[in-house]
Amino acid sequence: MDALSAEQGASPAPPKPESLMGAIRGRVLWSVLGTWSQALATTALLLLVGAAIGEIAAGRTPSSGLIIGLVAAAALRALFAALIPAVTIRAGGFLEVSLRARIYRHLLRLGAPLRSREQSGQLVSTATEAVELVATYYATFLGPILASMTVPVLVLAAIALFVDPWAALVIAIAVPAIPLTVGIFERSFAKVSAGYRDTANRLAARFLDALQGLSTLKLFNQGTAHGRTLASASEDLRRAIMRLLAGNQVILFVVDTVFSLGMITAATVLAMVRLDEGAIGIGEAVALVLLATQLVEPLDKVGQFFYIGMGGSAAAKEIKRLLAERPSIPDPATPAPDGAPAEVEFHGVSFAYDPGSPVLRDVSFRITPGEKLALVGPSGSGKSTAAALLQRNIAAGEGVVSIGGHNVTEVPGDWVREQITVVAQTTYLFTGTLRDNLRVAAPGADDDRLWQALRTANLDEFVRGLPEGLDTPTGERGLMLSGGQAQRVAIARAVLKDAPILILDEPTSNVDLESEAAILSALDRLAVGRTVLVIAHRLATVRDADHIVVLEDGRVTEHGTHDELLSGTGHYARAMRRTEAETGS
Ligand SMILES: Nc1ncnc2c1ncn2[C@@H]1O[C@H](COP(=O)(O)OP(=O)(O)OP(=O)(O)O)[C@@H](O)[C@H]1O
Repeated sequence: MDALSAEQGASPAPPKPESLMGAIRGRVLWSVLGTWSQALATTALLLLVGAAIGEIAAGRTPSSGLIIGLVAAAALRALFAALIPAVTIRAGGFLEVSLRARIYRHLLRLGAPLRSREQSGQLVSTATEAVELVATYYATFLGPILASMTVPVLVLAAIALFVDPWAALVIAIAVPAIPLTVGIFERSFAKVSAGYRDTANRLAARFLDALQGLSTLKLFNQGTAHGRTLASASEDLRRAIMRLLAGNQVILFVVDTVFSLGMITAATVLAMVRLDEGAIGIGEAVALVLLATQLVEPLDKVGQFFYIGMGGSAAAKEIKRLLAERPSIPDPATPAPDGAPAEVEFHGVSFAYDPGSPVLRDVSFRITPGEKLALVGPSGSGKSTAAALLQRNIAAGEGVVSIGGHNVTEVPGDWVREQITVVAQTTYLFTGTLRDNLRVAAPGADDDRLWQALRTANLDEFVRGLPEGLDTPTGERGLMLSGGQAQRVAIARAVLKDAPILILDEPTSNVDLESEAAILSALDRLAVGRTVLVIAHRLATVRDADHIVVLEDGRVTEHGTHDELLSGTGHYARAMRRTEAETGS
């Protein structure tokens, strides 16, 4: 791991991720302006109501100017009340889409080869539920709450200017308690909301696990038992939500009783005292009480704080954590080499997933362009790990893995991926058509090229027999291909990608003998002119390799051709004799 950490130490510090709200900053500003404007219109309306009542109390008819002002303020207030949600809801939708695209791009950059299934489930939950919470938080909540925290200042100014400066001064002493209370509650409930997100993620992970393992669970009749585990994870989530709601209710109770009732009672008493002193008239006294209701407006937002604010801020932390993850192998600033020969070399390579338990130890071999090298050895000896190192999914702790003389960790990852094509044990078919699935490997390929690739893969006759041919739907609700057919789609993709290095990671391990023959002949055609690394359990498939490397417990214990190794007494000769005895050949 030393080489990797040294390399990471040398790379420039990762750029600070831009804020999650960046994409909608302008729209949030509009919602703040909208909220202020709405507050101004409401304040004007309440002052005018006070003035009108004052006129009526004095036995006068309110002037037509006052009536027009009242109607205009009410209309403006209604207009802003309708506009703000229109801006915030659109901003939320926009932020959801842009955040999901950002997470997806980030995951592509990170690569996900070492993510466990649990982490995959959590990722799904982050990219769906957490993004929704964050979008609602930033778009429909943050703007209005920021505005609402400042609106009391506007209202106090209006009271001071148009009603009574003394009353404004007395009320101003109580107003800072509102943002202070919100801040205290935010801190004390941060743990509860983070716990809620963790529980939601755990449930998503369990659910994905159950879905992926559904047939295994059914096979072992464990469906009901696993259902109980899921139900218990669901129950944990219900409890976490209840804790959040209980917190919300406590706050609503305290805040509503203490602040709302307190503020309105205080304003009423103040209004009566000042009226009694003759400092203000009846209209101003009414306006003072009405305006006090505006002052407690932020408390409504405190109520929403728990659903949207607390859930949203915990989800924002979760997304920021994900976006702060850096690829385990950073891309160097050097340009991609051009025209490197397709030579693969492992030189003194060691690797450990967990420090202290090496999986590969001092492994060296070379495959010159156009040659085929087979890695064989018992299960767990490190064969797939070697293939992962060559693909640059992981980095060697010691030694160098190189392509055409370039250390794979010192060249851009895209370049390495362009050099290599892989036919693995299983093949993933995306939801779409067969054509889409083939074009994954060569987006610009026309149908002639696709048919040619299918011919090389021994799959053209099968596809021609399908009523919809290349347009046949695949994936979850489409055509179910057999394991052997799916492997031949993988071979056709490899033909289309036409990379100089081919990794065959036990591509026939999951197929029947008949499919194996069709796959092996297709692979022979695919291998022509390429540098090939074969990973194999079944020794019959590696006889024709130019070199065979035997790995045992992460070390190279034998190295030679089939005939050379067979004449010895090592693992290969023993395994080959066992295979021959079993098959009678
Ligand atoms: N992502 C991982 N994290 C931790 N350990 C791992 C990981 N992948 C593989 N290992 C461990 O590394 C060792 C080598 O695994 P690897 O898959 O390379 O062996 P293999 O020879 O390809 O085995 P098989 O023939 O069964 O596929 C095993 O002990 C395995 O448990």
